[in-house]
Amino acid sequence: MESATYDVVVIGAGPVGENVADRVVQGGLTAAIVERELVGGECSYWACMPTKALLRSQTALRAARQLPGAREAVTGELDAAAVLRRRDSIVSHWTDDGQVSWLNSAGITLYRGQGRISSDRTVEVTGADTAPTLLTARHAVVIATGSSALLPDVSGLGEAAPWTSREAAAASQVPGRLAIIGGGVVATEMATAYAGLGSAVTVLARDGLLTRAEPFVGEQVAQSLREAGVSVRLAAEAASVSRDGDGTVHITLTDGEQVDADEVLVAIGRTPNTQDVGLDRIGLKPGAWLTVDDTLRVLDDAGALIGDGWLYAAGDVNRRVLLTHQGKYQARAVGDVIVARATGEAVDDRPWGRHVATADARAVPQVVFTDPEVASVGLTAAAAKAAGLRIRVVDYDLAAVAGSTLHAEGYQGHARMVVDEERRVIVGFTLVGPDVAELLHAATIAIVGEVPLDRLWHAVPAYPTVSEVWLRLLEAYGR
Ligand SMILES: Cc1cc2nc3c(=O)[nH]c(=O)nc-3n(C[C@H](O)[C@H](O)[C@H](O)COP(=O)(O)OP(=O)(O)OC[C@H]3O[C@@H](n4cnc5c(N)ncnc54)[C@H](O)[C@@H]3O)c2cc1C
Ligand SMILES: NC(=O)c1ccc[n+]([C@@H]2O[C@H](COP(=O)([O-])OP(=O)(O)OC[C@H]3O[C@@H](n4cnc5c(N)ncnc54)[C@H](O)[C@@H]3O)[C@@H](O)[C@H]2O)c1
Repeated sequence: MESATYDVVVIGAGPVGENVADRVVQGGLTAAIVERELVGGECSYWACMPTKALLRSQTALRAARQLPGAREAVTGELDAAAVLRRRDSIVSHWTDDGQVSWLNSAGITLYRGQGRISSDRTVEVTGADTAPTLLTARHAVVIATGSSALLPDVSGLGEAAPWTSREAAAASQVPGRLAIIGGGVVATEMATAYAGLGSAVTVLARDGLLTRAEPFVGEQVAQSLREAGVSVRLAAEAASVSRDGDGTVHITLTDGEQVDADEVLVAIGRTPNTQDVGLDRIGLKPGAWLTVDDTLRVLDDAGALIGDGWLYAAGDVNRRVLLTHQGKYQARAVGDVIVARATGEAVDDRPWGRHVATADARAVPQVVFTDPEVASVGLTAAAAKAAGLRIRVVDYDLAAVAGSTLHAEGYQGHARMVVDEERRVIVGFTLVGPDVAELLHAATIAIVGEVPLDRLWHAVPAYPTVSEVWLRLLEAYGR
C-alpha cells in the first residue's frame, strides 16, 4: 500500500471540506483531501446550485408578470427544456474539473476514493482507479462527509424507486405528476420548482409546511402553492407505496385514500454519511451523527475527546446546522483552530471567538427559495420564549411599504422582528415576500452585532426600497 503524510487530512470534498483544507494551507500547513464522488459535494451538483437553477427562471418570469409594461412583453410560457439546460450548465454537467483545478491552485492534494479512518490519525483511501493509500495526519483529521437523504420506513417505498433530492435536482425530464412526501425545505422548494416547470404536484405534508419557521411562513407558502395549482395535503401520511407495470406510482395514505403520480419524491430530512468512514475503528458508532465540542473536535458517547483531540467534524455531519454557508463558517473556525493548535498559538474559544462557531446557535440565516421567498435569521418567537427570553414580537405588512408597491403589483409579504426586551436587541427576524432574500443580511448583522434598537434608529433605509420595513418595525416598536 502506498503512503503519504500531511499535516491535515480531510475526508469529504464538499463545500465544507474544501474550505477546511484551504484554511489550513493558508495557515502554513499541508493538506490532503479525500473525495469518493465529485469535488464540490452535494451542494454543487445535487442540492443548492441545481435546485436554485430550477427555480430562478420562473422567479424572474413571475416578477415580469407582476409589472405592467413588462407583463405585455412576456409572450410565451416558461421553457422547461431551457431551464434544465441552464441547470446542467450550472452544475458543469456533473464534472468537477473546475473545482479540481481550484484545489490544485490552492495547494491541496486530492485523493479520489473512499476515505476510512484505520487508526489514530490515519486514513485509508480505496478507489476504483487509484492504488490503496494510507494517509497519516501529523495534526488533525477532519470528517466533512456531509449527509444523504433519509427514507422513511413505508411499505413498498424502496421497491417503487422513489426520487430523493438528488433525482429531483438532476432530473432530465419533468414528470407529468409528482407526489412529494415531506413538508420541509426540500419539499416546498421542489413543489414550487416542478409546479412551475409544468408538473401536477401533490405535497403530502404529515406535520405541516416549514414548521420550524414562524407560523405565518407555512401559511403563506401553502396558500401560494395552492394558487399555483399544487395540491397541498396537510396531515397526510403515506402508509404504503407501489409502482405498477406502466410506471405509475400509487401512494396509499393512512386514511385509505390513494394518490397516483409518475414520480414520488421523498424529502423528510437527512442521515449522516458516517456509515463507512471507519468510526468503528475508534470506538464510535457507524451511521451516527457526530457530536463535537465548541472547537468542533469529535466527542465520544461519554463526552470525551478522541485520543488527544486529533479528530474534528464540520458541516452537515455534525448536525449543528445543515446549510452550506454555516458549514463553511464552521470550516473557517476549524481550519484556524487546527493551525493555532499546531503552531502553539492561543485558542480563542470564547463565544464569538475566532475558533468557535457561535452563530450556529444564535444567528443562522436561511433563505427558502419558494414563491414567496422566506428569509429568516436567529430565533423564532416560540424558540426565544422556549429559551427563557422575555420578548416582544413586532409584525409589519410588507406590502404597506412604498418600495414594495413599486417592486411589484399585488406585492404580498410579511415581516416579523423578535426583540429581547432585557437587552433591547433583535434576536430573530423573518421576512416572507418576493425577493426578500437579499434583505436578510441586514438582519443577520443586527443580530450578530447585537445592535441596540436605539442605535438602529440611525440606520436609515433608503427610499423607496423594501428595506424601509426596518423603519416601520422600529416605529411599531416605539422609541
Ligand atoms: C435539495 C437540497 C437543497 C439545498 N439547498 C441549500 C441551499 O440553497 N443553501 C444552503 O445553504 N444549503 C442547502 N442545502 C444544504 C447543503 O447542501 C448542505 O448543507 C451542504 O452540502 C453540506 O456540505 P458538506 O460539505 O458538509 O457536505 P456535502 O456537500 O454532502 O459533501 C460531503 C462530501 O463528502 C464526500 N464523502 C462522503 N463520505 C466520504 C468518504 N468516506 N470518503 C470520501 N468522500 C466522502 C461526498 O461524496 C461529498 O462530496 C440543500 C440540501 C439539499 C438536499
Ligand atoms: N434553501 C435552503 O436553505 C435549503 C434547501 C433545501 C434543503 N436545505 C437543507 O437540507 C436539509 C434537508 O431538507 P429536508 O426538506 O429533507 O428536511 P427538513 O428537515 O427541512 O424537513 C423534513 C420534513 O419532513 C417531515 N417528516 C419527517 N419525517 C417524516 C415521515 N416519516 N413522514 C412524513 N414526513 C416526515 C418533517 O415534518 C418536515 O416537514 C434541511 O435541513 C435544510 O437545512 C436547505
